Amino acid sequence: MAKIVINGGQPLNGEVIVSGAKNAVLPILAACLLADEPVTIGNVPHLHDVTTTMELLGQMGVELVVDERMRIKVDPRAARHYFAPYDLVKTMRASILVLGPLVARFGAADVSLPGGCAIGSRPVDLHIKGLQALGADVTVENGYIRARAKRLRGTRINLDLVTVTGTENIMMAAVLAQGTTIIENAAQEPEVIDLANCLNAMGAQIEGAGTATLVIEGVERLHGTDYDVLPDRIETGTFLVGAAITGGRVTTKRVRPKTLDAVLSKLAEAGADINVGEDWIELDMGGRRPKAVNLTTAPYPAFPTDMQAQFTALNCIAEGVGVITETVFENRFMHAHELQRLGADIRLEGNTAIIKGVPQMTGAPLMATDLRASASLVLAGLVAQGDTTVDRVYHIDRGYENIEEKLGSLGAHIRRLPS
Ligand SMILES: CC(=O)N[C@H]1[C@@H](OP(=O)(O)OP(=O)(O)OC[C@H]2O[C@@H](n3ccc(=O)[nH]c3=O)[C@H](O)[C@@H]2O)O[C@H](CO)[C@@H](O)[C@@H]1O
Ligand SMILES: C=C(OP(=O)(O)O)C(=O)O
Repeated sequence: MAKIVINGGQPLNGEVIVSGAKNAVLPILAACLLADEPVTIGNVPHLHDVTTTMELLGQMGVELVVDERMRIKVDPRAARHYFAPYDLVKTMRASILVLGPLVARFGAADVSLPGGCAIGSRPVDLHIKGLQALGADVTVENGYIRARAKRLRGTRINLDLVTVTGTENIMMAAVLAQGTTIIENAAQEPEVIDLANCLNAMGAQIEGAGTATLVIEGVERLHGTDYDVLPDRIETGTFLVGAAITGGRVTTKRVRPKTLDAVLSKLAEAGADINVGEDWIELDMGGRRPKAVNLTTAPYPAFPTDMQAQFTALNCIAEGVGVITETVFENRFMHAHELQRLGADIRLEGNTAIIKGVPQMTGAPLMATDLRASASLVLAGLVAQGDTTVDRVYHIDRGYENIEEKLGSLGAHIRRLPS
């Protein structure tokens, strides 16, 4: 298995271009199933999850062509199959995003249950309830969600809790339903807005994206479009934490600063000087040691769970004690045990980590357990003295494009050891 080796101690310095958002491109690729013409998607990040989604759509008969600029032309006209097999779904939970589009477009979907993963049990009951409310007949048999429907009918759906892919699945199903669907307690994440914008560009009629109430007027068909995916706020935040943890100065380019309000305010609290332009963010730590921060994760616009592990790493070498509470996933502190191997002082109490900053950590061999945990281990490796080796980096390749090249261009001593 490939590993990443980091020799810590170099402050990050320079500019880095941020890629398109993983959590926007995956639902947008799935949404192409709804169209009856080709859709072209731009600013696509080169990620393992994108390849998996392309493979999944390809198996359904969708034709996909990627050009040299990573624009993907998705032609759903030849799609025939509505089966998402366990072998693909188990490698990427976001495969569940084909469920809504398949039911809406073909009246049938057989999609493997995604199952739990390292960060929690992650059920999909609300996706299923939403589709049932729209009139689909849904059963779970032999590990597969089997959904059948004639034309879906618009209705009012109040989600018991805020779910990002749940909102997206129901929204995608509702765009071709007969009549009006109202989704209450909807997720307000920027990636949900991006999906709604793309669907509207395809002819859908969705209002309220970015608020807790979505109103979707069903239409007869969706046509083709050309759409650029929004920049990845989690990749952006990860590079900014990289600058803060190493005492460096980094400008992230081609970003959407407004999508990072909660993250930037915590970085400012940690003592960073931050300048923001229309599509760039500069963070200057001026060689200072960060101050520990307290934070609680929650759905957007609150602090994102996908940045929790990176801030846990930041607190490990900060001045003072930081308390981090995770409220979105029940088991998202696997990185804490690995960070302790570098000399971090972390105490776990249920869903809270109490982190007492140490002046210096020392490199060690580490094991990545999930995507953002891997990112936090790489960040910690940037400041730990000596070599840190992060094993199982396939997790990081799910969500970070060329991580070692991008960090290397900022001055990090980082390299990949092939398997
Ligand atoms: C591909 C993608 O966009 N992934 C993101 C998405 O994941 P994902 O959409 O899977 O996360 P959700 O927003 O659905 O999960 C939020 C919480 O709701 C629970 N839940 C969810 C659905 C359901 O039917 N029943 C249920 O109980 C989950 O177990 C979790 O505790 O949002 C998460 C929360 O911001 C992010 O960490 C992920 O990066
Ligand atoms: C948890 C994440 O992704 P996914 O929902 O695809 O597992 C993530 O991006 O941190």
